[in-house]
Parts: sequence; structure tokens; C-alpha cells
Amino acid sequence: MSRKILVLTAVEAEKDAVVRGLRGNSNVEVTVAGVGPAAAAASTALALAGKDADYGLVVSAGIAGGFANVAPIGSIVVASESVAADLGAETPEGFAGVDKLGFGTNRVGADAALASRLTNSLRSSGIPTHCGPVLTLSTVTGTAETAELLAARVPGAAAEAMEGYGVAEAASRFGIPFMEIRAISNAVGPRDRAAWRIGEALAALESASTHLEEVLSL
Ligand SMILES: O=C(O)c1cccc(C(=O)CC[C@H]2O[C@@H](n3cnc4c(=O)[nH]cnc43)[C@H](O)[C@@H]2O)c1
Repeated sequence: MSRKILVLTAVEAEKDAVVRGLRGNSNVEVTVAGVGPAAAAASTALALAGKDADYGLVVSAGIAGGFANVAPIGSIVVASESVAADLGAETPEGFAGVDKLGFGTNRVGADAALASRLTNSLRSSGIPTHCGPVLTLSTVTGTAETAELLAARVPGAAAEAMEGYGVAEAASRFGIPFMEIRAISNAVGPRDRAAWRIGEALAALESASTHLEEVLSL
């Protein structure tokens, strides 16, 4: 039997959407990790360190904000990499990430072959899908100014969420490939919680999850 896939979501509703999409597939385990990069990293590390853990792939999955003109509401973003976009320092010249500060890296790459296979599979079944950088932030963006700053900081930024980099960091320490899959519920920009289309995004996440087992089988 092939090694198992571990999927981590932030909240129960996201887990339920992924589980519905998996249609009973038992080679995938879905866990609620909590909101934010610290909870996500801790939960991932705990799961990977479990006594009988034998995972060949770790996936951060859930809803996200989409950057304008890249990822519209209801579409899917498959991460090419997960970027800790606010991990660093403010300087008189602007933001300096931990990479610039000499403390490692702000980015963890997704498994490129699997990301490409999943993107193609989703597109070929008519699900609008973009593959690009997904930002991880501890604070949801609430202004157009911050959205512009982030888009300039990470060229090609497709989506922002709050867990991917934490999951990726834990997976990389265990030497296990990583992916992030996001269904877009809202636009990154001025805060308007009433405009979040969570139902639409969860339906898209469920549809995308029907592709997981076949495409990611190890
Ligand atoms: O209220 C609900 O029914 C509900 C159902 C599923 C998920 C939620 C969440 O609020 C999940 C929080 C989760 O969503 C990510 N997210 C979504 N949009 C953004 C954004 O614009 N910027 C950053 N993160 C976003 C994030 O990963 C949160 O953990 C509610």
C-alpha cells in the first residue's frame, strides 16, 4: 500500500469539505490544525511524529483570500510555494524578510511535479485553477494599501491565508513533500467580512478534493 497523505485544515468546516470530496478514500487523513501558522506548525509536527505515522505527502488545505486579477472568488490556487510574507523586520527602506536578515528563508517550495499534476487535472475538469505563490500571514489583510504592498513584496502572489508556511516548515523538517491548496472565498483588500463567499469556496474545495487521491497517489 502507498504511503498516506496528511491534509491539514484550519477549521472543521474546511475539513468537512475535504472529507466530502475524498468520498471515503482511506489513504488520506484529514486533521483540523487550528488557525494561524503557529497552530498549523505544531499540529503538523505532532501528527508527523505520531507512533504509527507513515506519510509521504503533507497538504495544507482551506479557504483563502485571492489577489485581484489572479485568483477570483470560487477559483482554486495550488501553491507553487508558501511564503511567510510578514516574517521579518520593518526598516527605513521597507520590509526586510528573514532571508534578507540572514535568518534562513521565508519560503518553502511545494512539490513541483505534484503541484503541476494537480493544477492540470483541476483545469481539465473545468475548475478554474491558478498555480502561484500563496502567502501566509498572521493578520488578514484589511486595506487596499496592504494588499498592494504584499503584491509588490511577493511578485506573482496569488492568494493569502494563515497556515501554509507553518505546515510547510514542519513537513520540511521531517523531509516530507508539501503542497498547499486554497479555494478563494474573498478578495485580498479592504475588509468586508459580509462579502466572503465561504459556501462557494467550500464547494470549490470539495470539488478540488475529489482529485486528490488519484493525482497525488504516491
Ligand atoms: O464562518 C465559517 O463558516 C467559516 C467556514 C470555513 C472557514 C472559515 C474561516 O474563517 C477560516 C479562516 C481561515 O481562512 C483563511 N482565509 C480566508 N480568507 C483569508 C484572507 O483573506 N486572508 C487570510 N486568510 C484567509 C485563513 O487561512 C484562516 O485560517 C469560516
